[in-house]
Amino acid sequence: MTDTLRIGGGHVLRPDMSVEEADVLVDRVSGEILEVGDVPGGDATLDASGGLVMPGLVNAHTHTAMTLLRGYADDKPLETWLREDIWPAEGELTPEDVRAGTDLALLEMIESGTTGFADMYFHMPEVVDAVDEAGLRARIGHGVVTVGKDEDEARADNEESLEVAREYDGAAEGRVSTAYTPHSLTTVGEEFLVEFTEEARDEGIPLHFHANETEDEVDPILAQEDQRPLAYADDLGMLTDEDWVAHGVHVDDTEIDLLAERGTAVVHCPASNMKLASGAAPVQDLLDAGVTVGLGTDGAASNNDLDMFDEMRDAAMLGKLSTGDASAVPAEAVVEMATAGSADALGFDAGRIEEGRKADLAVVDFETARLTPVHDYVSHLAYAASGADVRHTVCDGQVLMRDGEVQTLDAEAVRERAADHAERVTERAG
Ligand SMILES: N[C@@H](CCSC[C@H]1O[C@@H](n2cnc3c(=O)[nH]cnc32)[C@H](O)[C@@H]1O)C(=O)O
Ligand SMILES: [Zn+2]
Repeated sequence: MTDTLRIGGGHVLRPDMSVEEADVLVDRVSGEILEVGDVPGGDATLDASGGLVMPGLVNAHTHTAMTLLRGYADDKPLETWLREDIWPAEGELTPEDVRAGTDLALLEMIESGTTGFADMYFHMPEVVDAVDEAGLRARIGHGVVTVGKDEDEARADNEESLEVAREYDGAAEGRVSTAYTPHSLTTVGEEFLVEFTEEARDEGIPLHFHANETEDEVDPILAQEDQRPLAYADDLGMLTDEDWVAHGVHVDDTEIDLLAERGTAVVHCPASNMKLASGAAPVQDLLDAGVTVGLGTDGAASNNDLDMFDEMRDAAMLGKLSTGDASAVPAEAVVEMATAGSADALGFDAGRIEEGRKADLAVVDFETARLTPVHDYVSHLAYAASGADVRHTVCDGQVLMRDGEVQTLDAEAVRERAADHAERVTERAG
């Protein structure tokens, strides 16, 4: 028996960034794209007329429940921001809070055409349940910090990260996959990085961590180890083609070559890097070297939204401003980063509209003032569109949003619950 969904009457963005008039036929049982072209029929339909069917956006580095702390503390650099505001508030987060914040994040993602993401946070069973119900695709990990913890606590945090990775890989009918997620090279002790990376490798669990985000993260490693952070990470066995690092702002040429050689992906987070004044990642150099580059918003508290259209524009703008070269990080590059690049970084068989790929899709409505006229669809995705222009969102062949109405979550209830939890968290954090 076939059970198909036809997304018809519009234009389609192909993997080579060309755009053609076509329909997309999806198998709702396998969740895969069956055909792209002039396709009649379909058991169900989504109207794409006046719109562009594009791969669903993939937010390859975020901390989902940080939506509760959106606007809670702004205008500070990373270290101060984490230590003075964020970590004390996160210390108050209960599993119920994380669930409420995650639901809010997933709602925002679905509304803005994001179909997949990587999360590094805690109380991960709640995140898995939320993803299961909302219908997105995610690679999740329990974030580990060992600085300021005694040996037993530090060990337990690492054990929990591996335990979560083992238990939830393949959850939500395969839409959830996992990673071991040490926070960074300076917030997790070397002995733990060595021991638990080795365990993760033995079990085929990839790594996701923050790297070279600020100078403050690079200098202590240079001083203590007399080597660059990524050379240090490589010595600890932390760079393989299954892994990805967030940020990669302060990487030198030797580190760029190392990333290319190892096949480790970098997830660029331009808004967070600008807001925390961390710096500008050498994105064009990374791309030129053949490094897989994905795109992420980072947590909502350092962005302050999860709109990947904003992120594409920020990536392009920052890429040009920081190099003084208007041709750097062009429109096609940021659209590719937010789709195929991010999907590749996370190991999702998505990010490209072609037969056999996962049907993770967004339909952008081009019949709006800000997207008129259409000289170039890809240009509009990078420079003019916003998450608010998304009409339908589909993940794994299921319709998560139809005509702007989210199908899998009660938008109003999610917003109210999140606002309520956020208020109570900030009261407790004082
Ligand atoms: N189990 C850890 C939590 C680690 S989750 C990942 C952490 O990354 C933090 N985070 C968010 N954005 C950034 C960033 O840009 N750089 C580094 N850390 C961040 C976030 O607030 C969260 O605490 C603990 O006990 O503290
Ligand atoms: Zn982060």
